[in-house]
This record gives sequence, structure tokens and C-alpha cells, in this order.
Amino acid sequence: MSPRSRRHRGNPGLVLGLVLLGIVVLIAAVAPVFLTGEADALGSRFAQPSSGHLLGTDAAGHDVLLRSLVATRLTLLMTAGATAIAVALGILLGTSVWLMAPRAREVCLRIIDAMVAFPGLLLALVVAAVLGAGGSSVVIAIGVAGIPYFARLTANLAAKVSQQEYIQAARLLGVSHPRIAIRHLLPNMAEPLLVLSASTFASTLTALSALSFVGIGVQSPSYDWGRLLSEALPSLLAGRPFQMVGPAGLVIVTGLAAILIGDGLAAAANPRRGRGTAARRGRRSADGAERGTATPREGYLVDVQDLWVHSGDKPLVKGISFGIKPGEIVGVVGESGSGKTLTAMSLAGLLPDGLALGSSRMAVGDLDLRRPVPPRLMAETVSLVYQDPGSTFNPALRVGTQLTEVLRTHKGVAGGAAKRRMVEALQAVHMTDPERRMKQYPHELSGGMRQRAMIATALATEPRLIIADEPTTALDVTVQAEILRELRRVNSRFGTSIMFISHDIGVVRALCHRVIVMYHGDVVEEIDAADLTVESARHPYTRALLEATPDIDSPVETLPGMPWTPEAPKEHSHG
Ligand SMILES: Nc1ncnc2c1ncn2[C@@H]1O[C@H](COP(=O)(O)OP(=O)(O)OP(=O)(O)O)[C@@H](O)[C@H]1O
Repeated sequence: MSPRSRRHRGNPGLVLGLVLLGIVVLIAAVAPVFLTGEADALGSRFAQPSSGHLLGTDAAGHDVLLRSLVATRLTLLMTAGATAIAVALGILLGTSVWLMAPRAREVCLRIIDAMVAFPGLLLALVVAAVLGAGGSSVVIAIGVAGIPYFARLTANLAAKVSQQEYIQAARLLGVSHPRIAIRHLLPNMAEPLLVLSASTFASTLTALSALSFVGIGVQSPSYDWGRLLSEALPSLLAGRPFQMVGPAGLVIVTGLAAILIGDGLAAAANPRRGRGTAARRGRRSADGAERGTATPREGYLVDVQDLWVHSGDKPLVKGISFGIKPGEIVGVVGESGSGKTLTAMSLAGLLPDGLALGSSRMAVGDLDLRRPVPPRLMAETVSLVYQDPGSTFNPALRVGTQLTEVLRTHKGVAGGAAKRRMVEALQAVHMTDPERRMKQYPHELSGGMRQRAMIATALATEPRLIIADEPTTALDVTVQAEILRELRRVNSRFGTSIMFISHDIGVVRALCHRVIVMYHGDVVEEIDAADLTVESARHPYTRALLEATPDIDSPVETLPGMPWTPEAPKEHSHG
């Protein structure tokens, strides 16, 4: 069974939607061929439902059920046509906007935003008024009204997908923009676009029916469901509701089918929905087939060779190579702007928009980061601890909600179990009273607690690598020592490798096994932390850095509780 069909199994909404749509499509294919003659035949007017006319007859004496069935084809064709216009032109516009120069892109995005804010049906009425009444003009009107939504979604998705390394690599290799859009962008945006197409189909059906209902859609003698509804209105007002049942029922069933399909596709694409079934079952093997695998250098978890980051023509990281062994803590030091964060962000697949990346090798474990890596797998392999614990949490949500999200999203763990695991993770980072902390809001926690909570989140997916980018800079020195001890403990308990970025040579020497010194986007020296002294350092820049660091020979005194000793970790309580 393919991964995709496996994901759709156990998705009853999607199956029901497909079955319903299948039935409607069958009616559209068959009814006009066999029933048109009978549907157009005239009998007695306003007949009540009977065995001869299951839903009665209309004002002209037509069988209402037969006409509803025959109208299915025209209605579906019009809906599909308008949806196709919105989808195709919207994607084309969205992709073109992404291909533009940044300033033109901004202007176009603002225009599209304004169009999205404008009510679609109103826009359709304006277009229909210009084109005149009729089936094809309302199809164009509704299709055009839907374009901005797809353009906006496509441009948003393109901005996100285009940050992936494989796209940056293709750009660096000089692949043309349109080719990148077709080969790399569109296939990676297919799923959300498909989901939106399904829901657009439902809203298009309603909008088209509404326009036919008010008389500016399909004109006599043709008829769609909207027109049949319009013809049934006088009967409804005269106390004969049966005439409405056929077209109204078919509109509802078809719209429902499209919504179920859209929801089902979204559930299949998002492991948090659909009770995480997709995430729990078989995702790992599915990912194995989808992801690129790599064999890192012998003995290394992280293997980076010839990593370049460019901003336009300007190199910011200049072909650096380094490795991190399993269970190793590697410090990255260097003056401000030397490329430490960009190196870390390249590894995490989070390089800012507008920067281009290239490397001859970039692997964490068997994950080849130069190829598309499913976000969930990435999150399981690499975790990030940022500098400022204050801005990492959403102030409007309880801490517990945010902490368990990573488990629910990436591991498909259900709510209760995720909570229990997170409480354990908080205990593991020595957070006091974790149950209560989970119910609190971020502002109720101290900076140190928030940073501990973040480390707990980083650990929750049991990553193989934690990238900590100046994780203690925002904290006072006592809390700093506790957090560093926590990282060290995590490292020795779980064997997690850590890439530790810092300005503080003293801290780096106390915490790390090995140190990479960066200068102007280059690695100028790799040195054992124990050798990080003015005497042992080889490179003049490293020596200058060490000479500029006060108390470098006594880092223990500058950090209470350091160096950390595995045998006797000090317990610290928080309140
Ligand atoms: N999005 C960006 N666009 C253009 N240039 C950038 C971008 N981000 C960073 N840079 C530049 O790249 C260089 C390296 O930045 P980086 O953030 O990696 O430095 P850093 O060593 O982490 O510095 P710090 O210690 O101050 O955090 C700097 O000159 C910076 O100005």
C-alpha cells in the first residue's frame, strides 16, 4: 500500500466525501443521456408527489426529480470550470508574484490582500454585470473572484517553501526561476492547494447557484440547480415545498462531499487532525521512502562540508566544514557577525528568506539536509533553544498547551499522554511543581523557568542534536549556571549532541568538549575546550579572542556551580 493511501485509510470523512462525489458525478454522466427526453416532457402542472412523479411537477408540468438529475451535469461542469479558473490563474499569479523582485512582490501582495478582503460574491456580481447574464459569464465571474485567494495562498506557500535548502541550492546552481517554480515549488505546495481547491469547489457551487437563483446565471431553456431553485420559489411560497427538495438536496450533498474531501485531505496532511492516526501509523516508514538519506563521516553525527551562505553576491559563511560526534558538545565562538547563527540556522533548515545556501554535504545522522526533509522528521532530529526565552512562548496560551504541541504535532501523541510526558520532561530539567507550571501563562514563569521549559520542549522529541544559540545570554548568572548544568546533564544522560553558540569563552570552556572558532564567515580554528588558552591556541584571532576575555583562566569562579560534575549535580529549587 502506498504511504498516501495508508494515510487516507481510517479517514471516514474523506471516504464518505469521495463516495458521495462519485455518485453525483455518475448522475452527471448518465442522467442527461437517458433522462433528458422525459425531463423535458410536459404533464399536469403543480402535481403533488406520486409514484409517477416522485417529487411532483413544476409550473410547466416538468418532472422535478428528473430535471434536478439532468441539471447535475451543467451544474458540475460550471462549478468545475469556475474552480479551475480560480485555481489555475490563482496559482499562476501567486507563483509569478513570488518570482518578482522584492519591491514589486510587496506591492502585488498588498493588492492581492485588498482583493481578498473584498467580498467574493460582490466581485462576482460586478464581473457578471460587465459580462452580462448567462452561464459562461457567471462561471468567469465566480472563477475570477476566487483567484486572489489562491494567489495569496500560493505566494505564502512559495515564500515558505523557497527557504528550503534544495531551492537555495538550485538558485545557486543558476537554475531559472520558472524552472524552480515548476520543478521544486509547485510539487511541494500541492497538498494545501488541493485542500483549498476542494473547499473552493463547495463555495463556488453555492455562489453559482445563488447567481442562477437571482436570475443572472443560467438562462432558459438551459437549467442548473440554482435555476431550478429559482423556479421552485413561487411554489414554496404557495405551500408546495416539494419542488425545492431535488435541487436543494443535490446542492447540499455535493457541497458536503466537497467539504468532507477537503477536510479529509487536510486531516491526512496534518497529523494533529484526525486524532493523529496518520502520525501513529506507518509514518516513519513513509518518511523513510520520501526523505533523502546520507551517510555521515565515520564517527560523526553532524557532518558539514563546504557550507556557503550568500546574501546576493556577498558570502556570509564561506565554505566551512565541521563535524559533531554523537554525545559531543561543540562550542561555536566568534565575534558578532562572524556567521555563528547563520551556520546554526543552515543546519536547522531555518535560514532567513533572501539568503542562499550551498554545501557539498550537510547531514545529521542519516538525514541529508540538502534534500527536502519532512518537517516532522527534522523536528525529531534537531531541536533549537533560542537566546530569548521571553519571545519563544505565545503569551496568550498556557505553557502546557504550547509545550505539548510539539508532541502532538510531531509524535502524534494524544492530549493526556502528551501532558504526562511533558510533566516528566519538565521534571527532568528540574522544574519544580511541573503540573502547576503547565497551567500557568508564560509571564507567570521566570526567565530561567521559561528557558528550562524550552529545553524540556527541545528534549521532548528526543532529538539527536540540540542547537543552543546563546541560550543563557538573557539570564542572570545564577540561572545561567543552572541552565548550562541542565544542558550538560541532558547531554550525558541521553547522549544528545549539542551545538552551543556563545560569546562567552569562559562558559564555552567549562561546558564544551570542543570549540569551533569563527571569524568573518570562516572557521579559523577547531580546538579542544581544555586547550582553549592563549598558550595553546594556534590562530591569532583565537588568541586575540582569549586575551580579550577576562578571567579566562578561572571560568569556574565566574559561574557558580561550574564546572559541572556528573557524579554530583547540584539540585536547585525554584519557586
Ligand atoms: N537575513 C540576512 N540577510 C543579510 N545578511 C544577514 C542576514 N542575517 C545575517 N546576516 C549577516 O550575516 C553575517 C553573519 O550573521 P550571524 O547572525 O550568523 O552572526 P553571528 O556570528 O551569529 O553574530 P551574533 O553573535 O551577533 O549573533 C552578519 O554580517 C549579518 O549581518
